Amino acid sequence: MAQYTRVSGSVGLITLQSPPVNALSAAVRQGIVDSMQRALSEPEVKSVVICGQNGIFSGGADIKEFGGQMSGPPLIPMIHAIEAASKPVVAAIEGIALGGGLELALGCHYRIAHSKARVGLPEVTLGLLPGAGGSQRLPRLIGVPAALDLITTGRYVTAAEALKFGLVDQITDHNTVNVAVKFAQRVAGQPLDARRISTYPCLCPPDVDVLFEEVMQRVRRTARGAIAPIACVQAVRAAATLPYNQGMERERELMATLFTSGQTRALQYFFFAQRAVGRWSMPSGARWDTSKPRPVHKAAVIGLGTMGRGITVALAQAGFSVVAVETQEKQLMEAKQAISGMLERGAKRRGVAPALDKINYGCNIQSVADVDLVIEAVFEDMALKKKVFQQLSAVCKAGTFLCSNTSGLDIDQLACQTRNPELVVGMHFFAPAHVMKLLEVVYGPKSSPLAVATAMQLGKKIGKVSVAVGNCRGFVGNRMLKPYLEQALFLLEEGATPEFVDQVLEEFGFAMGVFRMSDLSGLDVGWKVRMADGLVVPNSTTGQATRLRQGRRYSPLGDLLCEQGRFGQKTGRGWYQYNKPGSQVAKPDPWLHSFLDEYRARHTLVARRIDHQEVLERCLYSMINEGFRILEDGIAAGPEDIDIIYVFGYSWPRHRGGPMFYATTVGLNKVLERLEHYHQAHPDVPSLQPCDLLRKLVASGSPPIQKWREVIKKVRSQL
Ligand SMILES: CCCCCC/C=C/CC(=O)SCCNC(=O)CCNC(=O)[C@H](O)C(C)(C)COP(=O)(O)OP(=O)(O)OC[C@H]1O[C@@H](n2cnc3c(N)ncnc32)[C@H](O)[C@@H]1OP(=O)(O)O
Repeated sequence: MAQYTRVSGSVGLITLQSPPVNALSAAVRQGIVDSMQRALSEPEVKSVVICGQNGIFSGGADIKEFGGQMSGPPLIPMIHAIEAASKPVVAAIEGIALGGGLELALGCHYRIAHSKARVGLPEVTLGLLPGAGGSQRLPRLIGVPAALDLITTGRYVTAAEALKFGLVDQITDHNTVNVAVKFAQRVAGQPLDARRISTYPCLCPPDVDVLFEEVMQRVRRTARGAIAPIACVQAVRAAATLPYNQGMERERELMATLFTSGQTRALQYFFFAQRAVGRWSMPSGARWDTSKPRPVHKAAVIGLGTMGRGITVALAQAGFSVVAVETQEKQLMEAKQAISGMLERGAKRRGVAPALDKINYGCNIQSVADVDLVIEAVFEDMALKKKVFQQLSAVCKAGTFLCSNTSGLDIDQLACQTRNPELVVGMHFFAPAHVMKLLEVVYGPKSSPLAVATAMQLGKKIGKVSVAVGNCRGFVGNRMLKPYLEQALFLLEEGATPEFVDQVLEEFGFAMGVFRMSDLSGLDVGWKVRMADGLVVPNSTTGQATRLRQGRRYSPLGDLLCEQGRFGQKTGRGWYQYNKPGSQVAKPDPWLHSFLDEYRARHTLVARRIDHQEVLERCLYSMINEGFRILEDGIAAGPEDIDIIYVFGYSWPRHRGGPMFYATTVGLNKVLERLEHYHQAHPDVPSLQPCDLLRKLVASGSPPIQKWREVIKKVRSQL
């Protein structure tokens, strides 16, 4: 709702009241409409100030209302009425003015912002455009180039930047509402014609067509199939080329298309999923709201390879004191140089001082004796990690949390090496660790809620989206990757090329197809794991047995490439060829095509035509099926955890919501039916066998994703 009061005799003060972010719900909109009518009808009132309670102007339209039946006064006429008012209306912006909140402020005649406020039009991140006149008013106020930047990226700007753009009229360090009230008194009675943004001409640079063309090309390149960024450019173009009323009509049409596209539903789900993963729970019943973290002041990183360096940078940049340890002096010095460079470049980008003095380097593990938390980031080798954990347990002060940056090894085995296994958790970072947003916090059977809560909080403090997951081979992300990679290899055996499979996956929206991604990560990584698992049979080139391992279908293609020294980008050859080792430009490789032909001939495999649908269904549905198994096993508490991991860690297209949400858009019954079909065709591939939870969900009428947890609970209680 909104509260109306009269202040300083002649100013009507409208305070938006809808905690926690004063979203513009139906009740708030009704409150604004009623309050405006009152302010305009009271003769003593000469001007109006709109503000939000608790130091927050508004977080925009109430996202929870989307998708339901809209009630209450619509936003657009409400904002038009404010702009058309005969008395000056001043927006007093504290905290945030986002989306519809900023559009409301743009309908006001003046905007005063606190210096710490942030404003923006993030609608694009929800699959929308600023559809309450924002796409038409903003370019008229701050010009086409700046408006295109803000609207297509959805980025928030500081009050200082907003002032520079001319988006706000004044900023203050004092009480914003008091300053706005005084301002409103001063401008009372002044003519308002020049303050109504909708009447402004849209000033365009001379080369505006070129500008729109360039922006459209960039947006199409980076959108990966998302349609909202494109609609945003089209809406701003309408502002630049059409009179205001026609521009508004175009904005409405584009908004209607977006609303019915399905992408906005996926992105709204994703918005709430990001917040849901913070409310973690463990099968033991431990939860985020009953488990208090312990403060961490000083941390240590053991092993300063690529991952250790990134983790050290992330910690130092967030203000933690870090002890960085490497065994050999030479490697330590190399790491120090690299870390300093990363910190300096990062600081330059953000316009701050580099946090070089936050790090103490050393070769002696004793130097971690007094830290609160250690992150081990040595090679992915269980024997080595066990040794490090034994040492850490002996050296560290009582109560130190011991965390392993492993991408899939058994946390429990590491915990068993220590005196206090309850203080051990996994912290699975993604490379580059100072850039990638995702962190899997892995709890073993002995990990305490305190350790999980502390790791989750540390993740948040260093800017990560942290997801708590259970302990199993590959955790959530890499466990689901396995069937996906496996299907891609089988498709090559059956007649596809790496280029075709990658093209289909990239058209779906992945930043990189599975083969380009493997070339980037290094083919030798998986090879070593398969060798350790006893799956690799060296030089096994012929015979049906080479395509069956441990009773199931196996493709040795990746192993054969590694035997040729083709490790991907780093060796200049992998599934593709590269101009030189380290180059990132992948080119189809005729050698690889002949190699595949020879391989098929040797194994009497007849290449067949494989279409887009089969690539997508086999790669994605097998991965989704594994996601259902993960839910069934209680490794992830809910589908949101899986979806967040896949979008932030594995470049799953955000506008498709994540693999589990995507399954709902395909239809769970269709996913089940196609898995059954493929499993019948490939009975020696267990990952294609539909899992029980998927069957149960379909049997219970495919409930919406928000209701899955109830079904999961029932399935798990029957186990
Ligand atoms: C046909 C014409 C129709 C016209 C339609 C006009 C359309 C207008 C478009 C919009 O305005 S879309 C909304 C634009 N706004 C946003 O995208 C803002 C999203 N929110 C945020 O970025 C952040 O939440 C925040 C506001 C910066 C606050 O961040 P903070 O880290 O402090 O807290 P959170 O944990 O993120 O949020 C707290 C709590 O509030 C819920 N919430 C936040 N924003 C909204 C919102 N706009 N609507 C509903 N609920 C919102 C959030 O979900 C959290 O609650 P939860 O219970 O923990 O999930």
